[in-house]
Amino acid sequence: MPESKWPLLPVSEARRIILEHVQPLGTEERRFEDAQGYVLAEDVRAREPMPPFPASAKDGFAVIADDTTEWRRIVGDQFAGYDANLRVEYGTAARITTGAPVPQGANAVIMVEFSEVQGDRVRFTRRVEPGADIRPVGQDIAQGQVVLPTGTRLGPAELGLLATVGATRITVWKRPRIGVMSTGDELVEPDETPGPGQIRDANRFSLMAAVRETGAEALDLGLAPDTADALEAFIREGLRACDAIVTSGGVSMGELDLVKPLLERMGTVHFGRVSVKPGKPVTFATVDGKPFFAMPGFPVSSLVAFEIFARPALLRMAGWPLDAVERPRVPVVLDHDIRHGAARTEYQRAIVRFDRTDGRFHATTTGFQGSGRLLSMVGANALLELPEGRGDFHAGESVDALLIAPLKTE
Ligand SMILES: Nc1nc2c(c(=O)[nH]1)N[C@H]1C(S)=C(S)[C@@H](COP(=O)(O)OP(=O)(O)OC[C@H]3O[C@@H](n4cnc5c(N)ncnc54)[C@H](O)[C@@H]3O)O[C@H]1N2
Ligand code: MOO
Repeated sequence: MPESKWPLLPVSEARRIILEHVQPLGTEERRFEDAQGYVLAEDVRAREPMPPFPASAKDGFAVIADDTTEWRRIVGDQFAGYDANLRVEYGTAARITTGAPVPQGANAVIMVEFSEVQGDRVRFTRRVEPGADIRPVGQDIAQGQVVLPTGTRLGPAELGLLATVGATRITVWKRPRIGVMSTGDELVEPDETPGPGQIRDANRFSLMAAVRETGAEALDLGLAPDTADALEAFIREGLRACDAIVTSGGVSMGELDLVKPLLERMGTVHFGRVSVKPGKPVTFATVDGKPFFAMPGFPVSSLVAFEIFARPALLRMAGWPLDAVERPRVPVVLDHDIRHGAARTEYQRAIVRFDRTDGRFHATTTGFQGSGRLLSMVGANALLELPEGRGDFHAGESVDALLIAPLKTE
């Protein structure tokens, strides 16, 4: 009986090998507005404190806290955005708005709700402590503070902080460009009507979307036919334009499963099989120094294998710190029995929700877990990790779940 020549590696070993062979691509300077989703490659410091001056936190009056004068004279208006050069003394107050610099002499702000104005006089229905409703210099950001350390992924709050500290040009890790290709003569484009024995290509589109979800750029390398020469030409073309390649199909034992032998000729195959379900024939190579992820053809196998093996690598290439590339892992209680073969580590697609009554996460699978049934991925927010070495699981048992999308709430 023909046997695959490729040893079956444990999942952890395969992932370790991949992460050993990928590194961040290099850095570039970008305008901060164009850096959303990028990872900082430098510490960003605040040159000035925030707030840069003692600022009012409320609309009202700047006062001296222990002033006991009943009717105080209003010395002027200090609105936000300029310095009115006012001075507050005993017996006086200055009108002030939120965000305005607190005038000299004042040490507290009283909200307008607690004031009564008559002409140029004001009295207050409430006393305040010194410092009330004044944001001291540096309350939010100290001068010289590292506000964003290297390795930070830039999202909404981070872009706002870069703007705040005036870091308009920053050094970030380059975003990887990932080529995605489907292989298989049975495949046609989504707008075509499949002929006898043909099906529409799904994987190129799901894998490009999965690539984009990591923040990387996805390049469509098309549908490669099942001949070694044509496939090689497609791959060479892809390698010229991309930092890494993701393919699907053609990695198992069929006569036309050409990808592994071709990769052996073109570069180094680091592994050709993993003890994982779905995704057993997943293959990882380097060609011209570039990572090459060859996913199995079944649509679920390709997406799950991408999630487990390619995604951490793509994040690493984009500059994510090694300890940040994994999905959150939480223990979940199974709401029903699950059949599981002991031979491979299995990743079952599931919906995980938090149950307020027992304070635990609960998991329900998305139904039939066939490698071709993409519907088992639809709506799933978790992959249940069923370890190799033991069989079926029972309702009420706890297993680890990798969270791949937001949790359901109930
Ligand atoms: N004799 C053996 N046969 C198979 C083994 C094995 O160990 N021995 N492994 C099985 C496992 S596990 C998997 S997973 C598949 C993976 O095979 P390939 O990577 O070679 O994939 P293909 O044969 O090309 O396709 C499998 C299946 O998926 C469909 N497909 C392929 N590409 C696409 C696409 N882009 N969009 C939608 N559907 C696609 C294809 O038509 C096949 O039905 O091998 C088992 N076989
Ligand atoms: O590993 Mo294959 O992905 O079982 O279907």
